[in-house]
Amino acid sequence: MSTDARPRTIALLGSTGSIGTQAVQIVRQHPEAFDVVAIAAGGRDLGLVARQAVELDAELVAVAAGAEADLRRMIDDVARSAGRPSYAPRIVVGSDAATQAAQCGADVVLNGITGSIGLRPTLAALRAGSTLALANKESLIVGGPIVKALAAPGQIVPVDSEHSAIAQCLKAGDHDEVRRLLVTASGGPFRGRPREELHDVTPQQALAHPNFSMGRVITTNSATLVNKGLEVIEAHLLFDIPLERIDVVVHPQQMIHSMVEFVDGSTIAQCGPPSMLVPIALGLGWPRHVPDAGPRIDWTTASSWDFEPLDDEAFPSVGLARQVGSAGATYPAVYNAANEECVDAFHDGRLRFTAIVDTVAKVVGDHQAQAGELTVEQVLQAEDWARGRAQELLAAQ
Ligand SMILES: NC(=O)C1=CN([C@@H]2O[C@H](COP(=O)(O)OP(=O)(O)OC[C@H]3O[C@@H](n4cnc5c(N)ncnc54)[C@H](OP(=O)(O)O)[C@@H]3O)[C@@H](O)[C@H]2O)C=CC1
Ligand SMILES: CC(=O)[C@@H](O)[C@H](O)COP(=O)(O)O
Ligand SMILES: [Mn+2]
Repeated sequence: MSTDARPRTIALLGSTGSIGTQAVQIVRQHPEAFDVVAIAAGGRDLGLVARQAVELDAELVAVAAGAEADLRRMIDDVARSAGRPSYAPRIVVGSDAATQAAQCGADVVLNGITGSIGLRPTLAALRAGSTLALANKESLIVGGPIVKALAAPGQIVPVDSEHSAIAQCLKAGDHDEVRRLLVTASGGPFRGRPREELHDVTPQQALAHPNFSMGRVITTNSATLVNKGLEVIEAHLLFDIPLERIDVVVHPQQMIHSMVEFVDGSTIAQCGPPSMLVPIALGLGWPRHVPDAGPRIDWTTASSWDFEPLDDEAFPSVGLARQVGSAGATYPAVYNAANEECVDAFHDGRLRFTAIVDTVAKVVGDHQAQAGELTVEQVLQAEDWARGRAQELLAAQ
């Protein structure tokens, strides 16, 4: 499919996760178009890392945690079984391993790491001049102006399904012709339930996303609608549209992945059955569509699609995200870091579902951002502070 003379080289960050493993599927399907040269993971499943390294013939294998000797032994075992005993990639272990993979000079760095820990790899990929296929929305949101200042026009290609959709819809007109962006939301597993019914929902219920199989953090964020709050800020940063011209529309079937309304009243939507394969493939192959990347809509079967307004009372997370997005500075980083702490606490049984966003709101309310230009150090300091403040509130409840 590629018009490039040779396959694009890819660094795959978060290779063992939901985004990462689906990216491997795309690469497996299109070896003529994509060549994975580096993979990075947290290190929770070294066996999978070893299997991916051998299958993809990666030159660099990076993990945040784990023993290098164990990973080397596993890679050796898999390589021997695969009839390639001489395969010996460079292995990097440690907290900056993903950053090293990000700066390897690949044509495309797909950042599929979860959480704001993805910030340094995002910055490294941009500094290295790679195209950044961005699933890790947190790094853009917390880094905000720092990430934007580093990125050349078109260097960041969104992989988040809504933003991939908007990027495609925006091809229909110029920036000054856009009236508003419409970010669609599934509404999560608790759509339609009033706030008083949400206090005691369980982690298992929160993880039952209606349409997508994703990692724990984003799935929980879909249930609280924090994901949609993050996505509104993400859209604002990616497309330079003011927050007040970005609306959220609940669309339970998630067949429309987002829309752009133009000044003449025309709305362009991007549709497809809910699947991340298409946005991931488009992120790797941008601006070219990858043949047969994902499922297609069957227009011969009767079906209907629904749309509803967002219930801001049951789900105050989007309104809060608009506030932090408009305050800028370290406020989005504080919102995200406090949320990451609260999601863990919810899954550990230390926090009720509705207290996730209530606690995030308290932490945001207590935050005092420093004046002046935002720096990475300020972001990291604010995140530390937010995590600590969230833990104090959790301990005091
Ligand atoms: N899944 C989806 O459909 C979508 C995801 N996204 C976004 O994509 C990102 C990834 O989500 P998802 O794939 O669901 O998450 P997962 O939890 O499934 O995967 C996260 C991946 O990141 C790796 N990782 C964690 N910490 C580090 C680290 N320090 N260095 C390197 N790798 C690390 C994990 O490895 P390990 O398991 O070893 O820790 C794992 O491979 C998130 O930002 C999410 O919001 C956006 C749209 C859709
Ligand atoms: C697939 C994807 O991009 C996720 O961010 C997804 O959008 C989650 O859906 P909701 O947050 O709308 O439930
Ligand atoms: Mn999304």
